[in-house]
Amino acid sequence: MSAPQKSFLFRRYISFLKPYRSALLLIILLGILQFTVPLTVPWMTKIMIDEVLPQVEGSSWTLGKVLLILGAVYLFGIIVSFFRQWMTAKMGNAMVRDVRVQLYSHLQKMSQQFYDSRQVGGIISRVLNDVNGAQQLINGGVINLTVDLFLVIFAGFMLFRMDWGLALLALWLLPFYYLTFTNLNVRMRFAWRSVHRQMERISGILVERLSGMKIVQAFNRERAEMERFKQQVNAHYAYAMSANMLSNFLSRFSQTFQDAGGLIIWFAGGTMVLRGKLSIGELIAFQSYLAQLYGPIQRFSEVNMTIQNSLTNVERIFEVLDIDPQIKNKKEAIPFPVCKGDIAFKQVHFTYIMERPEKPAKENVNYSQDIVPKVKPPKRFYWVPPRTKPDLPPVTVEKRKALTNINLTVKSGQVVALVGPSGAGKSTIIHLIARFYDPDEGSITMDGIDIREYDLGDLRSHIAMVLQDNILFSGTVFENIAYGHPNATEAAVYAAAAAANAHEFIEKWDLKYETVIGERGVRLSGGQKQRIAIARALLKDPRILILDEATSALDADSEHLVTEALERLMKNRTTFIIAHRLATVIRADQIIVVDEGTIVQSGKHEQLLAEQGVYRSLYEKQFKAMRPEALLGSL
Ligand SMILES: Nc1ncnc2c1ncn2[C@@H]1O[C@H](COP(=O)(O)OP(=O)(O)OP(=O)(O)O)[C@@H](O)[C@H]1O
Repeated sequence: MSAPQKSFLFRRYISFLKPYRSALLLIILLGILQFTVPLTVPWMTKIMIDEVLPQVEGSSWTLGKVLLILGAVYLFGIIVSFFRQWMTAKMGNAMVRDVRVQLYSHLQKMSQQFYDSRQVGGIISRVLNDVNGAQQLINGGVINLTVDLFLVIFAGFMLFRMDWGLALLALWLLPFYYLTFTNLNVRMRFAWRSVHRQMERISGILVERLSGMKIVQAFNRERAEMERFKQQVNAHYAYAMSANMLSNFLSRFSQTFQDAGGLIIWFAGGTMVLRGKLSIGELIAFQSYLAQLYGPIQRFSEVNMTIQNSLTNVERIFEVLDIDPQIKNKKEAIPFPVCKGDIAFKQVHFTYIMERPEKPAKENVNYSQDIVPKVKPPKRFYWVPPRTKPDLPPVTVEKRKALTNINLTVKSGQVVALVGPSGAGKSTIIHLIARFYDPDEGSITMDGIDIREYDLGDLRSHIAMVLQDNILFSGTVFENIAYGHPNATEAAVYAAAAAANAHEFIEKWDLKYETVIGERGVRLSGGQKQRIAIARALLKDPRILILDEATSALDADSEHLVTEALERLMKNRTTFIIAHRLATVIRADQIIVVDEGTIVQSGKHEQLLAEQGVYRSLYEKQFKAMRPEALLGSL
């Protein structure tokens, strides 16, 4: 734990407020103006009781006059409150919007390794729950504390001015309150960390299970999933209750000190009154200033729960913002506007690195990946509020070597078929080309220059991918095809769809290109999805094409249409294709046979078939079994 972190965290968060500095000042000013009402009303009441109602001779006050002033004061209070609340909401929401934008923009820069190690739901929980929680720091009465601080200073000053001996007597309990606060608060903060981490786990499982509901239902796992969910939310409940309990204790301690302070003053001040050393009026005034001093302290104890809760949300936002994207532009990145399409791998080695939540140190029989272990502060007495940097949940790092010494030279316009058994490393090779990961050793060059030297955006602008499980987003077919090229003309989109053999089936739909597809719309068949993905890639018109051929068999017609579309797409581009069909393999300029992370053979079909190697056995087991009509159709 490093010392300056807590204030640093708060200061960093507050820095999001910078653009709204003047609004914040105005809110505080309006807060001070709001005091006009509680200050004026008792005074007007006194005038009413002492002068108006007894109809004191010579008084210039009349009932109408007093009511008019009171009415004006109330109206002023209403207007000030309205604007204050409006400004607070405006500032809070604007700030939350800015934090979310920054977080999302950062998430888009994160490398695949970041996503490999995390559940999508967990990340969503940071962008939604934690940012919402962080907003409470602004909304939850925290701004009022600034105003309250003025009140405390004013009341403290008045108490000491009236009778410093009595003031000391009233306030000697405050250091005890401070120490209670310091020690309970750190526990509360840790308790909130457990709450938020558990929420992240819930969110992770929830998103996974909701998107895989078909499997849950098909395997009759509803009851078991319900149990798991209940355990998760029960753990969340228990952590939230313990955070609330600590906060409750703290508030009650503050109340106890306040009541005790009042009692002490009644006793000491009362004795002084009895002995004639203090007037009754002075004692009453002293008590009311004391109440003004304790009031904000009590309010702070109540708001503190929100503050600690929100600060742990803020921590979690910065946890993400502080992760440096691993794949990023070099400072002097080379622009790469035109790409020829020559690619070479030189002695490339690659290892996947995965971070997994670590099991608690003590072997806990009840340990489950669904429930985060409770986090607690180190057991000791705290004289000052500790500035804790949140300990990140412990992780174990798993490494899996996926590629060893890959050497490969591909000339512009060539088609390279990657073949090999499952898990051999074919997908890993194509991921490296698009810089989803960087090699541990060796280099990948494009047009003779290491791809890490290029501007990442420029590099990826030359690459298009059509994968097995093509992701289409909620939106119209048109938007999906034009995803990489949002300004594409209608004619260009239609042409891409036609070349991808998709135009015909799209035209059959009532809304044609305006049909909504994806999660909220029409579900597409495997073949249709692929053809739309091909159209999307065609429209991008890339120099380099990365294809992962579908393993799942399409019916003969669809397969023919997809193959035809792919061939149009591959024309005049450097293509890497993870091939599962003999037709593709035979046509390739180079066949690369990958096995256990290394290239074991390379060459043309006949040449490889003649060798006694992995290719031959793959051919025997996989390719030969292909339907002859599909093969003929695509040749
Ligand atoms: N994101 C990842 N994190 C960790 N390990 C991974 C990751 N992706 C793949 N691997 C591992 O790397 C190895 C190579 O996987 P890869 O996906 O490249 O194989 P593949 O040849 O494409 O297999 P398939 O034909 O079954 O898709 C495998 O052992 C796999 O378990």
